Amino acid sequence: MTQHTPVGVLLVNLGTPDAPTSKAVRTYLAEFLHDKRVVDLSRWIWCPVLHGVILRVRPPKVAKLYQSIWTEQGSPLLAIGKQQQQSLQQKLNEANISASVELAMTYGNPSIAAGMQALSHCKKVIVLPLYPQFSSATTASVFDRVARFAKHQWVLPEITFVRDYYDHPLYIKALAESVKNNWQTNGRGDVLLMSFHGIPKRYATNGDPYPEQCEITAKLLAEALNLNDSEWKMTYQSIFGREEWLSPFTDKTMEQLGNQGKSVDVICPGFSADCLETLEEIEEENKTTFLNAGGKNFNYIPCLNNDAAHIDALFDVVKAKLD
Ligand SMILES: C=CC1=C(C)c2cc3[nH]c(cc4nc(cc5[nH]c(cc1n2)c(C)c5CCC(=O)O)C(CCC(=O)O)=C4C)c(C)c3C=C
Ligand SMILES: [Fe+2]
Ligand SMILES: [Fe+2]
Repeated sequence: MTQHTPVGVLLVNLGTPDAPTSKAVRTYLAEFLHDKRVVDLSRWIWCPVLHGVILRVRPPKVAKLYQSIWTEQGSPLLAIGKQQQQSLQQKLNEANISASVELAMTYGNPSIAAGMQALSHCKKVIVLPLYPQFSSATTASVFDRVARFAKHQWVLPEITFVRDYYDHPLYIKALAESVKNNWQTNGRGDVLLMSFHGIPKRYATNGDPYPEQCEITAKLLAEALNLNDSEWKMTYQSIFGREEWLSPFTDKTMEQLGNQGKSVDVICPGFSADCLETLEEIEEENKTTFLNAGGKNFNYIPCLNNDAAHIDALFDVVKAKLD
């Protein structure tokens, strides 16, 4: 039953296919890769490449990768998102804050329009993109979709956006606790590798603050763990297309560390939930690269997901927007 609370919270993550099939992946990629925030090339150049090559070749390949991480609850990104929604709702209830939390995805389902509609009884809506570091390719796309929804409404709530939380003390604390807990259970490697999703270098040159924010997150986490410079590295993963992306690359660094016979702990601080890019690309592909190169021990530290410390951080981010 809909609760008529004065405040709504819309948690938003990237999106994921409805099923691990070629057809569903094609539908998802078509929506995602048509967004100019994600690929900003002229449509005259991009659409022939997208329709003629990418949407024919990529879906069957990527569907197989999704099959390797799919769960009984569906795509990990969506299943974890639902847990985060429930936990944040519970935390707000416990704090006697009358607010309704909805989960939405920028691409695919549940859509931002459906989430905003479900919160249409609210006087105020706090939109919280689940990206700690701002990027035009991710956070700004959420803003675009909310604005697109608003364009068709007679009545609007007060809408507040969270731009980023890359240096929020509770976010850094949650990451540090997660690493320490993992070390206690699995032992500690020689190097902590912090891998962030990449973007084309040109986006950063044009003013996207994403790399600076990633660097600050990484430094704050290293400081919280008392690591010296030789004990940690930050890299960028998930390169797509032919132009130059942010570096150093995760896979190349993994190969170098493997060549040196090191053991490595890997964390992906920019992902608030485990997904294809962490569970398949890091925990499967990069692990293989590292071990094949001669690496000793590979330990993947899961994303903050539904950790209590993560929900505490999200709660604090929301609370700051309530006053
Ligand atoms: C085409 C360019 C891409 C940019 C720029 C980009 C930026 C970016 N993405 C995330 C987070 C996620 N990306 C995910 C999947 C994914 N990303 C791209 C491309 C770009 N991302 C593609 C084509 C895909 C789909 C898979 C594939 O075909 O390889 C996901 C995982 C979704 C899931 O279902 O699990 C996330 C999360 C960030 C944070 C970011 C820039 C900061
Ligand atoms: Fe097109
Ligand atoms: Fe991506």
